Amino acid sequence: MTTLVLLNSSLRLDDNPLLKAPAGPAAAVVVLEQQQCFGRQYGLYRCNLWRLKTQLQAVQALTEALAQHNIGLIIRFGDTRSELLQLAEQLQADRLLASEPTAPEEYQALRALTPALALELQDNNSLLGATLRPELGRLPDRFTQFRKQLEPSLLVTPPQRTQPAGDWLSPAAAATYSQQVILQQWLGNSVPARWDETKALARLKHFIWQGQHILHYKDSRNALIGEHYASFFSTPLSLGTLSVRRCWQQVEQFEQQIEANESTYWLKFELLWREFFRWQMRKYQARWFSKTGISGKADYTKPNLNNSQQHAFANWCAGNTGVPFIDANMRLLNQSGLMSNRGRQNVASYLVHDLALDWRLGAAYFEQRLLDYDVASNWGNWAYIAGYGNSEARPFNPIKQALWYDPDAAFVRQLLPDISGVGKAAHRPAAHARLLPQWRSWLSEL
Ligand SMILES: Cc1cc2nc3c(=O)[nH]c(=O)nc-3n(C[C@H](O)[C@H](O)[C@H](O)COP(=O)(O)OP(=O)(O)OC[C@H]3O[C@@H](n4cnc5c(N)ncnc54)[C@H](O)[C@@H]3O)c2cc1C
Repeated sequence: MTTLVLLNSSLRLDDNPLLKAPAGPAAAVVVLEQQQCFGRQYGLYRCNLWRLKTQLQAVQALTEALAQHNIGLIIRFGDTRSELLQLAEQLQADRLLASEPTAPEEYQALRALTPALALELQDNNSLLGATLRPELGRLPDRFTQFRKQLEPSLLVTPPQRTQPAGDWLSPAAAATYSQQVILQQWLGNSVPARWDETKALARLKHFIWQGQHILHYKDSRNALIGEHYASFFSTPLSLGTLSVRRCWQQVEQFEQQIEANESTYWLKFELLWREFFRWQMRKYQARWFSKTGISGKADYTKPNLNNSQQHAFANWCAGNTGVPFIDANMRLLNQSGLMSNRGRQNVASYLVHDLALDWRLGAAYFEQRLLDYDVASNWGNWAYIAGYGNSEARPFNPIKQALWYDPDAAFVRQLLPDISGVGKAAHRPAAHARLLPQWRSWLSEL
């Protein structure tokens, strides 16, 4: 009998144990889940064409890379469970091997395949896979506790150079089961790939070794725009074109061979934040989508906005709140699919605390727009700032933050060319802009 090997969120050859020879014949598959591509939540699309294309480019690159090893990749689009069951019947498969997800909907889809298929999950996208796997019941709910427990003895499993081997369905045979046409229809020929495996590994090499930007990471990571102030590993990590164990290993090798400083440590510190949210998502599952997050009584009622709130939400999404620092960050997100961590914290706080809107709407809008959308990092960070996750509420003063992180207003002026204010005055909010009363005294600084 055949093994189906599902490569969703592991769209790479490097450090991909799913590609090690499974016992007996095997077929490599990617399923583009219809709900995640075209579904809606709270009236918002869950994805946009840009992220979809980025994902398809990564799938296309993987198809080509696997073909070099005479391995075919079957591409399907639809409901994951139905697609895999149909394929299992066509190929007489009795086993499914897949990367372990974090999202409850993905676990559900995979578990629903049993008993038709024997399911084996491998955690290929976490630092704490295999023997380091934490016990969810005892997982600390505070990051500092989580990190302090881990750090003294953290030996991340080294990444492996995958040498695909085994009895795989060939590219020609895979094509007969594949909806490959999706790639041509949705991608066309014109779009250059941005985050496929080759680009991801090149970025890793450049950020750490060639440019040695890692040496200033702690000082530059709070910048708002630029190419090297932070790693930009998030998109390939979320697509699975980059292995987090490879990132960790490269940082440690750099520390051993070139230099270890606060910045090199801080990159690992941030990767531990990612890790924390992954395990938190697995621990509390659907609770992350409750209005009350992981605190209090679960409340899955949908956000319900009156007219004025709808207006405020639409303005926030479009970058029209009247607070330049917030608007510039939102316009950057809408234009590029990305936003700095500093920007994300501020716009999230503004939606939750200044506009007093349901945090889940902000998380849903980020889900739609972000190129690096990751279910655990996104919903975990949003709940964190709203005070329904792993922290008390964290309101940010957008005026103070603007003055600190964009002192000469170069960032807001770049994104909002109509701004006329000079120097700090460029940060002055419009008369109609909403601000929490406690921030208003800061207006005199502008
Ligand atoms: C409201 C909000 C929503 C967010 N949504 C996402 C999301 O959907 N996907 C996503 O990958 N990150 C998300 N983040 C976390 C963080 O903003 C991004 O990971 C980071 O900005 C990506 O840029 P980078 O790769 O250059 O990060 P770097 O600063 O270079 O950090 C290196 C890596 O560490 C991890 N990391 C850094 N900060 C965080 C963090 N706060 N939480 C979790 N992991 C972190 C990421 O994997 C990142 O690639 C969100 C943060 C906030 C405040």
